Amino acid sequence: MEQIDAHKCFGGWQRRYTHESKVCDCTMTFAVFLPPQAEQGPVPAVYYLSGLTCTDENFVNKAGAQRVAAELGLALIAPDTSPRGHNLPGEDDSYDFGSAAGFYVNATQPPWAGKYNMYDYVVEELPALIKSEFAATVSDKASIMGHSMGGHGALVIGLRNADRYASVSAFSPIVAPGQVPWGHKALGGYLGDDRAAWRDYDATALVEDGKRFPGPAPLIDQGLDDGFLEEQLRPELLEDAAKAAGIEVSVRHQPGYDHSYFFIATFMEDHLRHHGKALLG
Ligand SMILES: N[C@@H](CCC(=O)N[C@@H](CSC=O)C(=O)NCC(=O)O)C(=O)O
Repeated sequence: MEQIDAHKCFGGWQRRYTHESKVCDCTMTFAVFLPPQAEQGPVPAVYYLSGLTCTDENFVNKAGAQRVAAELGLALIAPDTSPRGHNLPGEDDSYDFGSAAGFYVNATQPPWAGKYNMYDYVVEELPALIKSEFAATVSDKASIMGHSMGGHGALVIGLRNADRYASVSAFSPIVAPGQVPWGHKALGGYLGDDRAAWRDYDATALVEDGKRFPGPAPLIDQGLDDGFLEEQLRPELLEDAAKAAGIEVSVRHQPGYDHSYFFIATFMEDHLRHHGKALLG
């Protein structure tokens, strides 16, 4: 692991690293914010999964999360959104597939299989690296959140790993990739045409299939002026599935807000306090 950037921030440190990833078969980049409390001993972590077109840097530079994380004593861990540099055919042809669009799945289809394994990267490899390299500053306790494609990733990873995360939240998530164009393209490309295989990466289908969120009801914020709301995000599909399953999901419909980091920054404090309560009591 190599540190490639570091800035003191709200009494803590915003750092950036590269490392060799086995599961993605390439060099990966991620960011870590360590609050001042980490100097006294390990603090819990909140993982943030970004959306289409992002790197680890969008969240770090635009979400405004560090001030509250420093107040609460939470580490923030932001991975990249896909493997990089494989030069696979079609990898850089569109914003919603390939580079910066890993969709937090383990690909089974050539040429993506064996490389586009962002699910295993986020759930297994990155936490193992954090455990080995940050043992003095970051504890095993973790929560997860994300935006759009990353909101989908956070909901799916939380539902499939309820024992590993204390809480889940999302900003404008793709709640049912099996039912929207972004998801059809990504899940079809990475997993193939058998839609049964898509259900493992679809929060709405996972709830229908009996999976349950860890901790408190997941907090979801959705801007009502979001240009992707009706075609790609469709939060009502998860709300309906949760209602049918008899589980609580806290979806807040925010008038006037769009899909941007201005929206995310507005409600970031609420999300960090949601996770802080679950992680710190
Ligand atoms: N075609 C658009 C879409 C890009 C976009 O809106 N990306 C969002 C995430 S969308 C779902 O995953 C984003 O977070 N962008 C980065 C940012 O800093 O705002 C385009 O290419 O503009």
